Amino acid sequence: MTLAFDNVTYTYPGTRTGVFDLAFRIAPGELVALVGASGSGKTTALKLLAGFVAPDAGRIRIAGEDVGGHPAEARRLGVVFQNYALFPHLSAWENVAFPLRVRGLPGPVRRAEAMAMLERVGMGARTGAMPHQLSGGQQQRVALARALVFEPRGLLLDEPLSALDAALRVEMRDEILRVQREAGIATLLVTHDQEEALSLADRVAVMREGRIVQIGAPRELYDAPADAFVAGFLGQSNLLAGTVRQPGLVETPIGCLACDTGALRRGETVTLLVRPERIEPLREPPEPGEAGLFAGRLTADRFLGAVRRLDFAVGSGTIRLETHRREPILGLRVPPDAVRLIAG
Ligand SMILES: Nc1ncnc2c1ncn2[C@@H]1O[C@H](COP(=O)(O)OP(=O)(O)OP(=O)(O)O)[C@@H](O)[C@H]1O
Repeated sequence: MTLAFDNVTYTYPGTRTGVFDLAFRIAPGELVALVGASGSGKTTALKLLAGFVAPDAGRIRIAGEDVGGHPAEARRLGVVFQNYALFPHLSAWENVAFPLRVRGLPGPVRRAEAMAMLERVGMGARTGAMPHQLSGGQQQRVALARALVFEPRGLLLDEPLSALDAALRVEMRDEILRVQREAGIATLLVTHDQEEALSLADRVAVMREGRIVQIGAPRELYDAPADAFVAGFLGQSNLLAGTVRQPGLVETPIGCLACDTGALRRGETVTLLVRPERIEPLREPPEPGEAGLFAGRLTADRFLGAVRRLDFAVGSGTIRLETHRREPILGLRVPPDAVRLIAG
């Protein structure tokens, strides 16, 4: 079933903060991630969909129906929060069976369905365990099973993995995606973690001050961010202020860069985005004046395992590159097709 925000605005009483004119839909089986700085309105959007707060303007629709007047429990959405919120005095299967009890299903059916759902999330061997006997990742699986057991019309995930350690987070990402795909359910994920958003979501919406600045497929946002804010928010980026010198050539603090300047005219100012992994490391210092090649002074060299992240002082600017190479890097090349013009 489709979940939809139709031009939804909500401000907290007595304040000017909230969310403004949210307009997007989540198709059945689709996962949309909301990302943005702390306070940008992600959780507020989720609360509107869940029915914890009601819009001041616009409509929330589930499967086409305006659910504005429906209380949270009548919306039939599965919700998973960061802190699992399992009932401590109920075993894993009793936790999962709880929503079925609320809905009045008979005991044997509740038990059978809870067991089957725990099996699906990889917890078939621990159905009788109490929450305190389970690890964080296992508790989160139980919470996911509880959110899905009553065949909800949509799934809402609010920072579901942020309490887990890094390795478990990556494992649980795959798990969530598998279960969500199997259930074919429209899902809204709120996360701080850009890698989580990029790897899980069909579409990512970047929020800023209560508004969606850009929404699109992860690759689209990464490769063609609408502006410097989105570029800086998703992944590492070099943002260079530039002035068009002639068609195809922009002057920047690190020197002149060749790139597609489109319809821009000489003298116009632009912001250039160059992703660090698109810059080519050179093992030999370049000859002075060679176009697109730069010598620089290494100011930081961070070993991150799979890659090294290097900062170079070049001209009056700095530039960051990422490489898997281990040898000394004595210069860099900025290929013209690695440079993208964006709004400042
Ligand atoms: N109950 C409330 N009363 C008044 N203002 C609130 C309330 N809850 C949130 N806000 C404000 O609304 C704005 C959006 O908050 P929200 O919790 O949606 O942000 P968020 O993007 O989820 O942040 P975080 O990543 O820190 O959870 C913030 O400025 C916040 O201070």
